[in-house]
Amino acid sequence: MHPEVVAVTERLRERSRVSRAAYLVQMAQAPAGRSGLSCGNLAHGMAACSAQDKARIRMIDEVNIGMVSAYNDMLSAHQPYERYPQLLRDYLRSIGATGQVAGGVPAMCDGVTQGEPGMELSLASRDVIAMGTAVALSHNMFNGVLCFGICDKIVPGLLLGALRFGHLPVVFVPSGPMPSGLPNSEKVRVRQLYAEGKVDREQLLAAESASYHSPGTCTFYGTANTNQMLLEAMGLQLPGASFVAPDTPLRDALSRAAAKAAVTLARAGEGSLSQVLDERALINAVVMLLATGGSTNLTLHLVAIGQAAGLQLRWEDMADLSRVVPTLAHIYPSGKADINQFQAAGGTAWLFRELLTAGLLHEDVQTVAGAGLSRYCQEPYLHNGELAWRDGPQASLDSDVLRPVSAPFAADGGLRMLDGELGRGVVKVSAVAPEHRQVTAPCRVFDSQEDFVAAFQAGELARDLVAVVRFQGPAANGMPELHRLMPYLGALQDKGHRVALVTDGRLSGASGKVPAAIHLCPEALQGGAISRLQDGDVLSLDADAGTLQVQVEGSDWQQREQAACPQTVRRGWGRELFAFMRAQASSAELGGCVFTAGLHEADQ
Ligand SMILES: O=C(O)[C@H](O)[C@@H](O)[C@H](O)[C@H](O)COP(=O)(O)O
Ligand code: SF4
Repeated sequence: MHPEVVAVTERLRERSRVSRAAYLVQMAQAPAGRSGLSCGNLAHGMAACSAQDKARIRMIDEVNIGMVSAYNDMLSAHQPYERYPQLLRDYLRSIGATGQVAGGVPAMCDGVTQGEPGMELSLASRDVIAMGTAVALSHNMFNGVLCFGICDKIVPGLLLGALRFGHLPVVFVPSGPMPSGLPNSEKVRVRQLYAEGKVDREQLLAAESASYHSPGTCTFYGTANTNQMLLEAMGLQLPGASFVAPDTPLRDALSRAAAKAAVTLARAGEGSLSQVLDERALINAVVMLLATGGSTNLTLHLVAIGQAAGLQLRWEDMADLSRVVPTLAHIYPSGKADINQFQAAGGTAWLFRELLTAGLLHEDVQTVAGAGLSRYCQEPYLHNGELAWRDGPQASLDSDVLRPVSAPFAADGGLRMLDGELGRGVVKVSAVAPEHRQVTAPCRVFDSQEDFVAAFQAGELARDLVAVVRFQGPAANGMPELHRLMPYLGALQDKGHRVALVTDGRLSGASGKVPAAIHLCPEALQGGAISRLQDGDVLSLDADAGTLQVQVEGSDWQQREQAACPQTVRRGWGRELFAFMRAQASSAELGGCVFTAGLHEADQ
């Protein structure tokens, strides 16, 4: 094992000693399941079942699997889940078990709400999904869990909720990426032309619809596909299951195998979620995030997930690992290839082999596929119609997409952690061309995305520019993604201006190209130094070095007033229902979560 990976893991284990012990004690005291229910409870729980299923559910030692589903027609990635309950209920019956939908959880498509007020509910929806998962599993009818979820906040939310039932085995069941459509770089080119008024709405819609065109996950390497990669790294999804196309025989075989895995683990009393997701699994997720240039949103979600498991992960852990984990994959926005081309180039099987061989991943872990992460060096296929696994390719099949540890795209991971006058934040380096990573320019300060767009459209921004967009943190407006600003900033960059974004908000996993210092803590609404910036202040962002400096005289800077938040009341699109969550959310550095702080403080 690489000494730095060992050291960071040990530091995490030590930092988490009390909270992890408290978590494991709670999991050991978990409810007994169906045997603890009254006859009335049980009768209600199986009232709608067939006689055959009722007979089996009554047998307390038989396995009943609870399915938590994030199906809806809004997310192309989740639309295939519509038929999963029936498919897997029938399969579970065929192997002597039963399955019930324990509950549904909401799921937001960030692509539909991107740039809209609805995006202000996005981060909070993760915590709502966590609570919905707890509501589903609180029926206490189950010996194991299947989670149907892929996208941005849904996997983190399902995991946050399921971790409170960590005494059960939990297997995530993906649906797979849609076939490749219009290349992402072409889609972005048309968007920039539209932002500049050079193509009309009809042409833009044609490009967008050629990119997003059928059921399945969007094929850029955003938060959804990063979630998939990290679920495998944590051993919570079957090996190589992530990027197999939806609605295909192999996909269905993998979904059945996930159900079988949950039953096998439940029958053996092994592989509970609390055993699988330990500090090694969490560190494996961080390593995979870094090696693949994954979504910056996972710097929020992994911290929250860790806390729900009693593990106190910090940004400094990610920063320290980023210095030793090489970037092995270039998938859009960090490269031109999409997730289908990644899989064709060698995919997860090759990536796991490279990272395990280099000692960058913990191999000695529990997974839903059994002990040891080496299983994930294999890829699934159908042999005479039956699901089988074989070793992945011995070498990358496309060095523009996947490179070995011996010759990586970059010697370190794609993430930098900032710590300076404007607080602490995150910079994703891997998606920014080297020539654009240093920007020193006067800033222009905006308190909303709309103000930024208006200034661009008024022609006020055509210069070297650090765009500061503040009051975008969890407490201010729910920390929406500011991805809609990218076409405008990209157009300025393409014109030769040196541009950067500085914000206490966040970006999409699909955001790239423009250097951005994001997740700044403390946020403006809570007195963060970003609230003291004024138009014309010169800021210097060095994404490579991970530094963000304010070139303002010290005395002047200290005497600066904090700007007041222009709009503290967020109404419409249901935002008023989430006011209490904005008031309780932790800082971005602690995951921007409403319930993780103090989850495992020792009982008073
Ligand atoms: O974090 C993410 O990966 C994004 O939230 C992603 O899920 C979102 O849908 C993108 O905004 C879509 O990309 P476009 O908006 O560029 O289509
Ligand atoms: S990847 Fe993003 S845009 Fe695509 S379905 Fe998921 S949430 Fe929606």
